[in-house]
Amino acid sequence: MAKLIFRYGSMNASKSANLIMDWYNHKSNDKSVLVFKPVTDTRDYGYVTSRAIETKIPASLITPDIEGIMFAMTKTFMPRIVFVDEVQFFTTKQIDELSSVVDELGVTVIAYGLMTTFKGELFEGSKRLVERADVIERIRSECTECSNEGVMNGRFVNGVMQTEGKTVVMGKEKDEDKHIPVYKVLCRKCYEKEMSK
Ligand SMILES: Nc1ncnc2c1ncn2[C@@H]1O[C@H](COP(=O)(O)OP(=O)(O)O)[C@@H](O)[C@H]1O
Ligand SMILES: Cc1cn([C@H]2C[C@H](O)[C@@H](COP(=O)(O)O)O2)c(=O)[nH]c1=O
Repeated sequence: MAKLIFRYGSMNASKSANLIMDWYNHKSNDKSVLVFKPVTDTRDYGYVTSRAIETKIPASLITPDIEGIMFAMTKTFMPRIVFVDEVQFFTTKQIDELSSVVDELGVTVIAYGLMTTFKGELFEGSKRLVERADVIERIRSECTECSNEGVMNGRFVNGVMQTEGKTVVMGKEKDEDKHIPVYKVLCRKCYEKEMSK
């Protein structure tokens, strides 16, 4: 039976690496796949890129203004699996479209993404997935400051953790350009410690 699967984790949890490994596995078994990504991710545009395994694979970029495009493409190509990366940036409507891919076309969708924003609140796409997914799996990661589970994504500008700002701001891992925020994976305790500074 086809399923809607949500695999979530913090930043740097190797979500894209997992997607790419799954993709290779299906490809090498001669199974057709489609890969979708929201256009919102301006870091890597039309590729799913993993920094962990230094590999990238092409993906179809999806804009919110063309409704039904993922459903139409899946109906045309009828792949065995549909992969989605950065699924947190999809709208509620787009997640419902992915549900229709599963329920009406019988194609399994495996979607990777973040659960929460830098404020610790659910992203729109992730919220809908929590409400609708058949399977929700966590990809684990460690806090960058201690050995606790990394569950928060802190956004830092000039070393200061941000508590206000736009939901979507592309990030980077190192602090060489002062205008681009750095994201840090933190446990709840270290996140609260930064909040109280
Ligand atoms: N040059 C690099 N820049 C950033 N991360 C790197 C680099 N080399 C290896 N990594 C590791 O890659 C991992 C991120 O892998 P990736 O598949 O891109 O994760 P995600 O999709 O969850 O952000 C991190 O654990 C990070 O430590
Ligand atoms: C927490 C948070 C993240 N983002 C951005 C930052 C990155 O560009 C992507 C996530 O990439 P990854 O593959 O998980 O490393 O999302 C954002 O825009 N807003 C946020 O609150």
